[in-house]
Amino acid sequence: MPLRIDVITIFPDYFAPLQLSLMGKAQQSGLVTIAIHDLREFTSDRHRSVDDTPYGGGAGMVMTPEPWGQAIDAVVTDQSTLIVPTPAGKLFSQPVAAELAHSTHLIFACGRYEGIDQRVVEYYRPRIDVRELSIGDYVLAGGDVATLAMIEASVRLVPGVLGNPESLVEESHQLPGVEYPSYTKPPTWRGLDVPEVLLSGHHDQIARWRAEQSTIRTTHNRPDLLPGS
Ligand SMILES: Nc1cc(-c2ccc3ccn(Cc4ccccc4)c3c2)n[nH]1
Repeated sequence: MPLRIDVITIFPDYFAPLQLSLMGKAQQSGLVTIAIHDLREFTSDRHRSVDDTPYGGGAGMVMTPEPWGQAIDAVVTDQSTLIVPTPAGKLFSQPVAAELAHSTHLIFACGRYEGIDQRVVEYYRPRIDVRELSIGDYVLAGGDVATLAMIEASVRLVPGVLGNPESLVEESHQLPGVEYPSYTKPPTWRGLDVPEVLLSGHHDQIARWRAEQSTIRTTHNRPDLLPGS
């Protein structure tokens, strides 16, 4: 059963990159189908408007619920998961990507302005799985880039998409923490040598060195990922 993804956005062109590289191949392989929908196709006024002023005052505009209701109704099934990127959401992570990779149907609602009228989430929550997700503690101008990131992170985990599942196995056995540093040819580059141990062929020493490097890097860059932190 291929994974189907429907993206609803006012900037369909943001998703052209999904036709390239790994994501493009995943679609050609039939493992994943991705459809992009322009929210403005679901408006009914002459100006194809999608936003209005916020109740309660405040800066900016809010996206009106009706075009979203029309657009989501056009693609939703009882198997759908509705994903709404938002700075206020739960944090997207590798475990969440793995969950999404095993879904049947994902609908991404890419908001803009100050976000989408909350009643859209409220309306679908009793009907289907709805997930408000953030990709990190920084504010983007809309949900499109967040959606691209979540699609890429999830689709690469769909069985069969990655050429060498080996890299997924290594990734999944990753010690808590960050990756060790990687090197390739040439053995010396601008006077800098590849760490000797990596050229030694001693696989147990290499594994030990990589584990040490991972710990050093995690301690320096991401102490929050250290065990017991
Ligand atoms: N991790 C993450 C997600 C987002 C995100 C997602 C969807 C939207 C829709 C509109 N905006 C802009 C916005 C600016 C300020 C306050 C609220 C919304 C969005 C930002 N930013 N950062």
